[in-house]
Amino acid sequence: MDRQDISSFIGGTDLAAAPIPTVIFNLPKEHELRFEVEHGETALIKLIEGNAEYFGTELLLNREYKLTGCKGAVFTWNSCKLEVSQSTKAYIANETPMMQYARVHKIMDDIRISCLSNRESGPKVIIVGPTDVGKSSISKILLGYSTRLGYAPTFVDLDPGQGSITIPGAVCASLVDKPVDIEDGLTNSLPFVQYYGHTSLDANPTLFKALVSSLATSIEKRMETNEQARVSGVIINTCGWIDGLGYEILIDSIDIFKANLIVVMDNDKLYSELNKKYTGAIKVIKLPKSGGVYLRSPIFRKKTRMSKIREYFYGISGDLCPHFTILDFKDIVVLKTGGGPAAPSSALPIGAQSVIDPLQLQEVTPSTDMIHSILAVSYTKSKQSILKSNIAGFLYVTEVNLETKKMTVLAPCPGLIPSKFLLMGTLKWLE
Ligand SMILES: Nc1ncnc2c1ncn2[C@@H]1O[C@H](COP(=O)(O)OP(=O)(O)OP(=O)(O)O)[C@@H](O)[C@H]1O
Repeated sequence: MDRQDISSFIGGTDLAAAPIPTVIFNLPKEHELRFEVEHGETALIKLIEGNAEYFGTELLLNREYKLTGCKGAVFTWNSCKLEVSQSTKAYIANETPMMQYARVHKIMDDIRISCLSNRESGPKVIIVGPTDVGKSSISKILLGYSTRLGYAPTFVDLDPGQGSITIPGAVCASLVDKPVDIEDGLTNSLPFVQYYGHTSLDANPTLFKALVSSLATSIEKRMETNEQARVSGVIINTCGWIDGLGYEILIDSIDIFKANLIVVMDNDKLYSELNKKYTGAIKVIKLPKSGGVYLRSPIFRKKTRMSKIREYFYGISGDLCPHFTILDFKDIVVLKTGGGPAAPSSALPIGAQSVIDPLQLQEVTPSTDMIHSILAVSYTKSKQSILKSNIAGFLYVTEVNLETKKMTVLAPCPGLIPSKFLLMGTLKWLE
């Protein structure tokens, strides 16, 4: 690894008109430029020669990309020249696991070719491993390579702590037919969203599992009726909790989705356990973590979560215009899952503990405790099917007036909400 000297500096005395000073990086074949951009700062990156990709998405020649609050790498298979804003912390790395990652793509492609001649499903890849090993990054790379070949895989995000498809707290799936946008991420896709309402799996593991099952059923149905979806397959990203209950949830997810390719990132113990457990048609592969993967502090993660919610309402570059809407308590039904009343002990066998049903829906009376909460608006027309229904969008509660019995919410668009059923969890947006 070496940090390249500044090879070009553009400046001037007229500060208002001064172009942003840049640095040129020459990347030899199979090298990458790794960089980090703090929240509130912007990096400018332009490909001025050769070919390069950002987590599987090709950079257009001479197009300036603006990136904020992120850490990442631009990789080249051949060689390239990049122009980068001078203030960006960046260095060139010559050792990357990209060749091994590309082999996973090749295995996926072989599965696709073989399933063209039978009725089996295409690759169902699940990426597992501890936190900060590059699971999301390889998911994007595989999506990029698949779409560049004309496939449209379904991407499933089972990490409610991050929110790569929509806001954190959700579990979702989206059909991806073009590489992930370098600046905007996956925001342009039309996802199937279920609201878990929490950022941690241990808040209500039974609910999480129920939502994963519902998601898998919808995807399975789609794959049965849509040839392109069947052959293209599924790429599932998981969260980094791999011990105890986290491991159990992981196994459930692998089984529920009937994964046929398990990619274990950077963990020998998990690889050994899964390799022992899954044999036959299910392939288990171990991959190294890239030396570029950043360890994100809990503060950075929290900031990323909060900025994902801000992006949902205001857009990545602040170009969206959300609306304040007043909702009458009588026109809405706010529900939370897992707060159902405990079964009376007289109804339980002797010695059994009275427990709260984790899937029980409980109506929540609006109160000032709801301020700052993120509520999901369900498409459902009946309370019974709420846990299987798609989410239309999210509302942010800014005010609850107990005298007028009205609450003020921030909504992404004006007008009536599509259903009176709103789901609430523990997710709050604190700017
Ligand atoms: N080669 C690389 N160079 C620079 N940054 C990278 C590289 N690969 C990944 N990163 C960055 O490192 C961070 C962690 O990577 P990623 O999100 O893929 O890990 P993860 O395993 O999915 O994490 P978690 O499960 O904790 O959410 C991200 O900000 C990502 O953009």
